[in-house]
Amino acid sequence: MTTFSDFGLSNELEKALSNMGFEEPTPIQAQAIPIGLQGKDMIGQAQTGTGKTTAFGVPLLEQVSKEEGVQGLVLAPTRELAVQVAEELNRIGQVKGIKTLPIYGGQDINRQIRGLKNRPQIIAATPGRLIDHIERKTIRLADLKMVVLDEADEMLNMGFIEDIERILGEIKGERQTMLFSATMPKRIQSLAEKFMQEPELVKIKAKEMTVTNIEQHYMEVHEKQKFDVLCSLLDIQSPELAIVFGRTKRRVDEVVEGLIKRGYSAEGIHGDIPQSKRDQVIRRFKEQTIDIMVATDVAARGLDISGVSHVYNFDIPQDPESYVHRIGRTGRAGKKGLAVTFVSPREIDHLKIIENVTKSKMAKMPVPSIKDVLIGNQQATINRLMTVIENNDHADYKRIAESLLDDTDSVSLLAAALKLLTKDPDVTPVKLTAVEPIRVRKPRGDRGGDRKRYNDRGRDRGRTAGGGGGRDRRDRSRNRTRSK
Ligand SMILES: Nc1ncnc2c1ncn2[C@@H]1O[C@H](COP(=O)(O)OP(=O)(O)OP(=O)(O)O)[C@@H](O)[C@H]1O
Ligand SMILES: [Mg+2]
Repeated sequence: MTTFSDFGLSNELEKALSNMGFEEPTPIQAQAIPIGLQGKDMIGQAQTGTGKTTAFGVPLLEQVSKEEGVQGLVLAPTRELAVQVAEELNRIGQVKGIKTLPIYGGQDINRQIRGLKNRPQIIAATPGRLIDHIERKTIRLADLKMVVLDEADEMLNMGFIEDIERILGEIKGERQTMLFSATMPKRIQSLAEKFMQEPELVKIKAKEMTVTNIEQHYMEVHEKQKFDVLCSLLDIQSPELAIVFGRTKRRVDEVVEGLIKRGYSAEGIHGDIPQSKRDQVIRRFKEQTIDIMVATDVAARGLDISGVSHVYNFDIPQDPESYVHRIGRTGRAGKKGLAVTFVSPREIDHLKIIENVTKSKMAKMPVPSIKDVLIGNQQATINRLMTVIENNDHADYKRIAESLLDDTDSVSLLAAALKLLTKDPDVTPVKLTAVEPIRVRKPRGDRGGDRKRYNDRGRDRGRTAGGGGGRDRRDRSRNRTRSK
């Protein structure tokens, strides 16, 4: 078995990893760290939640020196992910005195310029804002030695590729390039090789693209039933933390509004929500002040929030990769998770394609009945009751209970208390704007052959769609207009 000491790391990094509670490297770390430390280019692929950040983080942190300027760069597709990567690299790097600065759209650029004065050795950035800094000459990449594209397939996809080319073009000397993701479609992999020199392919083989400790289900529901079914599931399954994915920004807003109307604590995150609010939602979700986060695909990739026990695909994702990443927000670092995907009857073919590409099977789950919800709510009451007893929080009520028992039998009393404590299914009317089902477009003469053709990614980047929302490309144009 490989241990972290086998890598011959500096004492500081070894200590930092043990401080983080990492006892042994995960498979991707065991394979990728030695290759990364040799300075080689690499494409690292391993399932969601299996520690890819540390797999590229350790080679980065070990190879930078404290004295020089910016030497390492991690590019990520969303602002939240850039922040999260910076946090993890700072946690590991601090013992060695290596600083990582997050650079992302929606945050005051002057604050970032001040941060740069602290001479970080590594930058974790979204591409658009990084280009703003390059143009303002506040960041110089000429001496950069190492670049990581986290969520590499997404970064080399349509929306980002020009920015990536532009950024890599800034680096003058030799560079080590490392690409990481849980998914790597073939066409993207060939494209990626253009940016690398004889890359090593480090792929942790698994039968399925999805993680086995995530229980996967689908439920056939009509568009109009979706909201009530979601509420039923929330009542029955009582998730610790849940992420609900919707297809568009409007969808996210409407689901949040509906959930709040029915008494759930939910907030939304998508590309049109101001960054300060997005940060607040993530913070409140992590602290469990809210327990449901409704999101577009902007939250599908990379986010590592412990306690996410359930993922609900309120709308089936556009493509199989998105499915893998969305459900991968649960079942991380060996924990268990549960994912339920709503499929309207006309989307069944699309579901089958997702299953085929990801090589995973979703078990059909029946639509819950009112009775199931009632039983779920009763169980929740019983759990609450038992917790009170376990914690001995009921001592003050014992005398009054005894006196009540003088006149009423114990079963009736307890039954009445249970009834009072149990939530009735909330039927406050909630109406959502209908979303068109995703249909498999069968190219002429090529039944379902080329995934890209049915996979209408263009819509993802559209004005109303959520996928591209909050991506840095658009932030840049907004910033430019504002800065006039
Ligand atoms: N060696 C380790 N031992 C225990 N826990 C670890 C180890 N390495 C990483 N982790 C933890 O596992 C979790 C998932 O790690 P990380 O976010 O890097 O996954 P990932 O592979 O990048 O997933 P995704 O594909 O979703 O981005 C984190 O909470 C991290 O702290
Ligand atoms: Mg990751």
